[in-house]
Amino acid sequence: MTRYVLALDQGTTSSRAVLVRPDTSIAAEARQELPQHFPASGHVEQEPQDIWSTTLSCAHAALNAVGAGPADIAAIGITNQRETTLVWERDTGRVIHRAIVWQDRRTAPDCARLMAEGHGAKVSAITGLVIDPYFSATKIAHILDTVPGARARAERGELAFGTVDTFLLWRLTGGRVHATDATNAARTLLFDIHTGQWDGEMLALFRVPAALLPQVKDCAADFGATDPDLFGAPIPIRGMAGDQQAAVVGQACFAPGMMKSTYGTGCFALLNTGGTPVASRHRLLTTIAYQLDGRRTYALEGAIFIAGAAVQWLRDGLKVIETAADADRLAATADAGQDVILVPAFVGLGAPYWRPETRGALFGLTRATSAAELSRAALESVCFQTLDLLEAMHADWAGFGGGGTVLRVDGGMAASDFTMQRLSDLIGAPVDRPHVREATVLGAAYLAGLESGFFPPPDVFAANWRRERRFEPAMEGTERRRRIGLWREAVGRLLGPP
Ligand SMILES: Nc1ncnc2c1ncn2[C@@H]1O[C@H](COP(=O)(O)OP(=O)(O)O)[C@@H](O)[C@H]1O
Ligand SMILES: O=P(O)(O)OC[C@H](O)CO
Repeated sequence: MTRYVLALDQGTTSSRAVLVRPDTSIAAEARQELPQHFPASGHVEQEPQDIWSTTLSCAHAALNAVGAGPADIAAIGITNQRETTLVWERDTGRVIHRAIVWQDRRTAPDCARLMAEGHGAKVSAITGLVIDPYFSATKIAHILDTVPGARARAERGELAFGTVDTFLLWRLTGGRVHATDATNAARTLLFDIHTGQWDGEMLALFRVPAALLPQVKDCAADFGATDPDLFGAPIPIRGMAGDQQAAVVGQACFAPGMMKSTYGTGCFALLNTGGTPVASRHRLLTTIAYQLDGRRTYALEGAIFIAGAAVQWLRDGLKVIETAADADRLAATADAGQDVILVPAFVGLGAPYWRPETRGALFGLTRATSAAELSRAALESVCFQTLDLLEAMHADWAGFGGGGTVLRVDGGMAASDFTMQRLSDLIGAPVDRPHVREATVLGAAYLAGLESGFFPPPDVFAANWRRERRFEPAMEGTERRRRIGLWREAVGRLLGPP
């Protein structure tokens, strides 16, 4: 009898493996940080071997923690940091360039040129995305253009491209399966989100040979089985989704109008819009929330590049706090008379601004400014950015907010009570934090265990979702408007005239 589903969550700052029981409780968990490399301004890379070895060792550690073997595992579900781009040799599996991470901005000039040539509207219509270095396509072209001989080899079919899900699947199956799922494919700028196919016109525009591409499957599907050498016997792989889409599933946002916001390194708010893709007029992304039985459910997405990363900057860069939790504690003691505002555009600004060249700024500093006001500014910046996204979503889709907006939150930074209260204050709506804050992991597990009946059907799963705490708006209206005005002014000063 299988006892667990094994969820593998390969995130930007850490890899995780979690064993989930049929009642969705967590039996064991292992986590390892992995380094990011910043070789030049705006460049962010990772070693492919770190991505693989941390994932594999976490999987072993989770199994060992409860003495489980392959026979105990019903299936594996993979979820991952999205867009991060790898290209490897099909015959040896050798990766030909370090992974170019989603935050990397090196292809900003290529994107600016494509925009200037007038391709923006067409690209959005087909892919639901904007032309920005964030997505995989220009990263792939960069690798093919800078690694000697790579483009010719790609055209000959000798190389394979994958986002992190595909790379892990390739390694887990011993190089037998080259596949991805619709949610990850939808983040490449190469995928038609309406037809669910790679798009020839986009491949030509971004100069990506079709021979590089993986097969695209549903999120709950047969992705093969692990190489027997890895765990002693094969384990079926049955689930796959990008981490933000997995969190939509884990938070049971199955009905149109429901939304979740995940606060990890970055922040990603996804609003379920049902079976119809909603085109944004406010520079949000249209993406696939999940694809089951060939049917796509769409979402409007707002992507913020710096959320928990601002706390990491306080800890590792400025060294004004020792642990992430210190920021929470200090922010609560900040001087109410100081209006310190951080615009954390460390790697440019994402939605709804999409300004890859912009860099961050702090406003309102005085001699009295201390770590407390900096902490409040860092935490509050995440709330202001979420507010920007929600306002764009309201403007884009009449189906949103009809029954009153409630935001379901998860991710590491959702642990911060200060941030969640301030978020509710600033968006003027309730913020619900679930018992299971590991929504990404839960979603990946759920997808993997769905077909085999290991988990209940979606309606039962949704009914089992439990709130740990609700944060209600408590800030006085005048103060709320004043603070939002300070944020808007700060962003305006940074961006200059439109
Ligand atoms: N108590 C806290 N207060 C504020 N931020 C926190 C807290 N705990 C964790 N974080 C932030 O959450 C992030 C980690 O969240 P996680 O979901 O693990 O991220 P990822 O999946 O991107 O690796 C880190 O950037 C960290 O700074
Ligand atoms: O690793 P996370 O959790 O910050 O998520 C990264 C996103 O998937 C990037 O689009």
